Amino acid sequence: MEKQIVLLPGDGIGSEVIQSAKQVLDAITERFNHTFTYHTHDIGGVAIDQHGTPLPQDTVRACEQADAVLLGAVGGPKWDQNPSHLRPEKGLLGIRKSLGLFANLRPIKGFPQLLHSSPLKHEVVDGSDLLIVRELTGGLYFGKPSERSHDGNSVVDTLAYERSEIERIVDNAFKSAQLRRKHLTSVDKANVLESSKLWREVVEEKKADYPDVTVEHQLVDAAAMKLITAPTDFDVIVTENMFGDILSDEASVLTGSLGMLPSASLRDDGVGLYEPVHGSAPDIAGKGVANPLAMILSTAMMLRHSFHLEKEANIVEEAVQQVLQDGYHTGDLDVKNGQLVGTKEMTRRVLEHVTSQDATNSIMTCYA
Ligand SMILES: NC(=O)c1ccc[n+]([C@@H]2O[C@H](COP(=O)([O-])OP(=O)(O)OC[C@H]3O[C@@H](n4cnc5c(N)ncnc54)[C@H](O)[C@@H]3O)[C@@H](O)[C@H]2O)c1
Ligand SMILES: CC(C)[C@H](C(=O)O)[C@@H](O)C(=O)O
Ligand SMILES: [Mg+2]
Repeated sequence: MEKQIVLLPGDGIGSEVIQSAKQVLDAITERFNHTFTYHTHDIGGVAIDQHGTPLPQDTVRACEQADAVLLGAVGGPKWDQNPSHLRPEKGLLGIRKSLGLFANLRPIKGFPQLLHSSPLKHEVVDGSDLLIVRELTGGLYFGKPSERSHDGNSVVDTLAYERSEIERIVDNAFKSAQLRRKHLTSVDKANVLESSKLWREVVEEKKADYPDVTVEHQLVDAAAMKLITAPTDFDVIVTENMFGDILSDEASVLTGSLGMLPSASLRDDGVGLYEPVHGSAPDIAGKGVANPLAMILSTAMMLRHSFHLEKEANIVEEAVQQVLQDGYHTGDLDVKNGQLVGTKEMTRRVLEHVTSQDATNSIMTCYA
């Protein structure tokens, strides 16, 4: 199989973990005789420094022409005081929007080997396996107006949704639920927000099209509490952009670390951008200690969702599981009697399994 892949390392640990992803892909191409061609482009803070903009046209064009995009992370203190249009995060939002990647899948699976890494009780975390389907191109992040008054004392952000935008993400979540345990929790703030009332209305209307899926509505404040007190009650969560952002970082606690959470940002034709849920982690950037597993698991999602290489995706996920089984962990994970390793050594351990083992089951099932 021949594929064109754009790599967007970005900032901080982004450039460290994307190296791990590339090495894993190299091992896969060698083993299965695929030809993946890489095109590296700037985004975020490095793009501001190099080109004066967080999202150069050249980067957008390359992503539009690619079969898939892998992104590390953007942002960092160096650019925190920049005006809004010159913030690294604008580059990330811009590429999601310009590629039309409205469906962000964030699978959260507690690996059994990491049960002790979570600050939550084992019996609460054990068996957690949920998928957050986050709407990614609407809501507060993109609503207009979003500005500050001339005197600096008034601000406005707008939470706007079209019915069609809600319909397509809700359809996507119902379909994911059909391929999993067939339970959908729609999270909103319908006791206060107009946007949430329409959201709930759409979910209620769509229910009839998916009679095999049970549906529940939860208010976001209660959902935030239940996510860490009864995580195994959840199968698929569908929610708007900002609620999904917050809940997914919270859910990472179930897995032991934010460094374990992969994601896929998709549109309906399978084009996708794959990135870890975590950010550029300025506190550990450049030290060689970042956990590369979220990025590696995102690469597995790319193999599955954009290239339909199910076996290869399973092998990568199984390799991650195996490495954890062997007791290797980076500093963000607390593993009893384990062996602490850095980014490169962790990646090397994953590669050993990618080149040698076979696997048949998906560990991070989202949908087929
Ligand atoms: N997708 C993205 O590019 C993305 C996502 C979130 C935040 N950000 C940006 O990243 C910058 C830093 O944000 P933040 O500190 O709030 O969030 P962060 O996710 O970068 O870090 C939060 C904490 O988790 C740790 N952490 C995150 N990923 C890790 C990994 N792979 N291995 C080990 N530890 C890891 C960090 O060290 C830090 O203590 C900000 O500029 C923010 O806007 C970018
Ligand atoms: C960096 C930021 C714009 C981004 C978001 O809020 O979407 C990040 O937190 C994420 O979760 O991907
Ligand atoms: Mg986030």
